[in-house]
Amino acid sequence: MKKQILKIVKIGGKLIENEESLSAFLHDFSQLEGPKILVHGGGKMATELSDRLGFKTNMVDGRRITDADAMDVITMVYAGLINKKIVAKLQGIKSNAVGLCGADGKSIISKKRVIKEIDFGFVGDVEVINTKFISSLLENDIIPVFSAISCSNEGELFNTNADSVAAEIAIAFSENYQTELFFCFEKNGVLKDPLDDASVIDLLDTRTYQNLLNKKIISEGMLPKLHNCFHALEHAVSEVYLGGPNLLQKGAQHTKIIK
Ligand SMILES: Nc1ncnc2c1ncn2[C@@H]1O[C@H](COP(=O)(O)OP(=O)(O)O)[C@@H](O)[C@H]1O
Ligand SMILES: CC(=O)N[C@@H](CCC(=O)OP(=O)(O)O)C(=O)O
Repeated sequence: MKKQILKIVKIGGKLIENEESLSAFLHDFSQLEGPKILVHGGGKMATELSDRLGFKTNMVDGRRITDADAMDVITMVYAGLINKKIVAKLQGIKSNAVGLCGADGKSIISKKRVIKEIDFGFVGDVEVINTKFISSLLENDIIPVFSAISCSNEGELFNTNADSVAAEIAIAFSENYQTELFFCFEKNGVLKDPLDDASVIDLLDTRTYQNLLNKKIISEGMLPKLHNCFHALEHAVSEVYLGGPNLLQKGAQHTKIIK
């Protein structure tokens, strides 16, 4: 039997800040047919608030070193301000949504990220997605809206890269759905030349990806993003796209990730 399509859409932090572009994006998102899940970042806003509070931000390979102060800031910014704003805007355009972090309904369980030479602090890698709980929302036509915060089995909140959250949700649902994963960010796709916004690569396969990595053409937040794209394809996600704020519109320029 053919599986139903489930769309998982991730919106990056730089697109969230502008009210107009956020509203336009949410309008496109609400028009998508069938079950859908939204995951949002917010890294830029968290960094700005940290600056205002006098806390230094330290990113390593696109991931935030998250000490106790940073964890407080990101909980307020991701699970609070941004998440509630998005859910309210969706309600305003008659799309029923519920805002979640991984602790809610035990929806995203993670374990502290352990990398020998780097202590990331309160950063978690996803271990379990509670598809049963999330499905109960989808079955009731409620759109789950996830922030980039997960929860350990011991009840600790962890910061988890939003691209990883989206990819892990897509992977977990691939058993029961045909999953399509969309990453919306500042650029119209992966650039062959990071300084030339017109150099979007239409189709990106593993070989070209390795080539770009070797030449250091992929950097910062693009590192976890593309790692997650290929990780998702390797784990039964059907289709993966990267593009700009208009990605969900028909005919929008994008990069399609292929094996
Ligand atoms: N080859 C590349 N193609 C596109 N963007 C790149 C590339 N290399 C680095 N980048 C940078 O990575 C950014 C995307 O990562 P990030 O800011 O973490 O995304 P998000 O908006 O999803 O949080 C782009 O806006 C761009 O500045
Ligand atoms: C561990 C880690 O790095 N978490 C990310 C989560 C937010 C995020 O991914 O936001 P964008 O999608 O807007 O970059 C962070 O705190 O920046």
